[in-house]
Amino acid sequence: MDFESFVLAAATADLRDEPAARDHADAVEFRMDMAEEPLTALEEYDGELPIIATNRVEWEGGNAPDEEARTEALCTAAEHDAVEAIDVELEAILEGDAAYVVNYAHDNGADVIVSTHDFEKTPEPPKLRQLLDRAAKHGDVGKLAVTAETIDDVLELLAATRASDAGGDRVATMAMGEAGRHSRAVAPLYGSKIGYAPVKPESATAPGQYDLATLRRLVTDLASGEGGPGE
Ligand SMILES: O=C1C[C@@](O)(C(=O)O)C[C@@H](O)[C@@H]1O
Repeated sequence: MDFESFVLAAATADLRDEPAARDHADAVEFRMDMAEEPLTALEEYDGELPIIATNRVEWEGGNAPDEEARTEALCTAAEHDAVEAIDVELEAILEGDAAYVVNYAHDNGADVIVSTHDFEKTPEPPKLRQLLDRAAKHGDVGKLAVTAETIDDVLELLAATRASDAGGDRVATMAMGEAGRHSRAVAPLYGSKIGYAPVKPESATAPGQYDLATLRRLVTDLASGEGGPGE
């Protein structure tokens, strides 16, 4: 998957949802950590949309225990043709042993999104820049999801997004929570290359997500001219 232009990922724990996402999404984010039998589901997948495989670890807001089986499952996912990208947490690379997953995915033709989440706050601007820098260095896309308490938090996230994008890094950013919701629509204008929305609105995978059709419409409407994020 090339993340040169904006990718709208429909997040789900059930790959059978894929037909419902086709009209609006560019990819499916398969939340393996929230699925019953994720590897079986991947084998049975015959959908059209490419898959981003995420197996989010518990300490980063997911359901997957921090065991070797988690990173091994990500590797197995990367072997599938339909899996065009996997998502690995920055912390698991820096503090754990997940660096091998990045190499394994690349060897199997999958891109890597290196992600970092703050479920409590929006860090100060220098920290935002540092996190994005590090994530982009380790992955094909560096992703930063923070929690906004005020619209000023969103402004700082957008500024960091813009700076990374202008500096040539490929990044994806979003501010979680109510105050941050609009960031999901506007961040693509500042260089964010991935947006997430649930296939089923009742099964949001993060606070403040728009439903899929709404995010697609907002991003498309806000995109200005050729090459804009919704193109
Ligand atoms: O990392 C992200 C971003 C996200 O947390 C969001 O805020 O939309 C949703 C997750 O499913 C995804 O893995």
